[in-house]
Amino acid sequence: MFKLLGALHRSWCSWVAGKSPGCISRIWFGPLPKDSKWVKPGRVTYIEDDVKKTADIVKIVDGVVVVLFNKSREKLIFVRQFRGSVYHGVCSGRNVVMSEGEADLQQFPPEMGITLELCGGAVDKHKSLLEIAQEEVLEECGYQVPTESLQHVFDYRSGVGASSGAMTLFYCEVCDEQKVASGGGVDTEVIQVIELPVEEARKLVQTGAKTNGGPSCMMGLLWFFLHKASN
Ligand SMILES: Nc1ncnc2c1ncn2[C@@H]1O[C@H](COP(=O)(O)OP(=O)(O)O[C@H]2O[C@H](CO)[C@@H](O)[C@H](O)[C@H]2O)[C@@H](O)[C@H]1O
Repeated sequence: MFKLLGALHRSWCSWVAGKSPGCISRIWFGPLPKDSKWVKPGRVTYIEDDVKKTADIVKIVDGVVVVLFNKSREKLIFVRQFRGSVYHGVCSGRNVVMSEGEADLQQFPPEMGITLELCGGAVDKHKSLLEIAQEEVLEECGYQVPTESLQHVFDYRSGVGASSGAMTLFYCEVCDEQKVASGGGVDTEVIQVIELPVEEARKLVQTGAKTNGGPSCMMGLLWFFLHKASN
């Protein structure tokens, strides 16, 4: 299977263009520096029924996620990108020890860490959630939308076992006229924009297709099919 994935990786690297996921030539693992801007590990201790208990936790950055629907072409919009956390999780399996050193890209091709996700991003600036969602729609997917077109769907928490980021899900309908850029992210971000017909996207939740994209993507899609395309 890994040989097949390796071949897929090579062919995938040869057909991507522009800001499609880039060719990853090396991956290695190491411990978390204390000054990480993105995650902060810690321990919560509490007494429950007179028993002292602990929870080892990771504080992560809160996020926004947008179910983006292009009404002009009846397509749902997704982003594809390499996620180090997913890559590490997939190739380390159930091993709870943090892997260290060089990853074997033949055995574990980089596309094992590629996700299909809804547009979204970190709440890492002093802006409203609506403004952050609006920015992500433009930066990642290339659509210029007014904040009024972002419908707040619900708030939830991502992962409750060890991390618990506050997430906010929005729904936004766009049309072709609002596509002002190709998207693909900013700075060194390498994000591929994928537009799927509704019925193709429905298969992702019907069959539980593995998108690596995490529960936010599945939950956003389930909401869409329940409230916007229920037949
Ligand atoms: N863990 C990480 N390590 C190093 N650099 C990182 C990083 N997370 C983000 N970045 C950097 O920040 C840039 C912008 O990220 P985004 O705003 O798109 O958030 P992202 O969805 O990646 O993850 C963020 O937003 C999601 C919600 O979508 C949160 O759940 C998640 O904790 C948060 O990191 C990335 O290109 C990367 O350079």
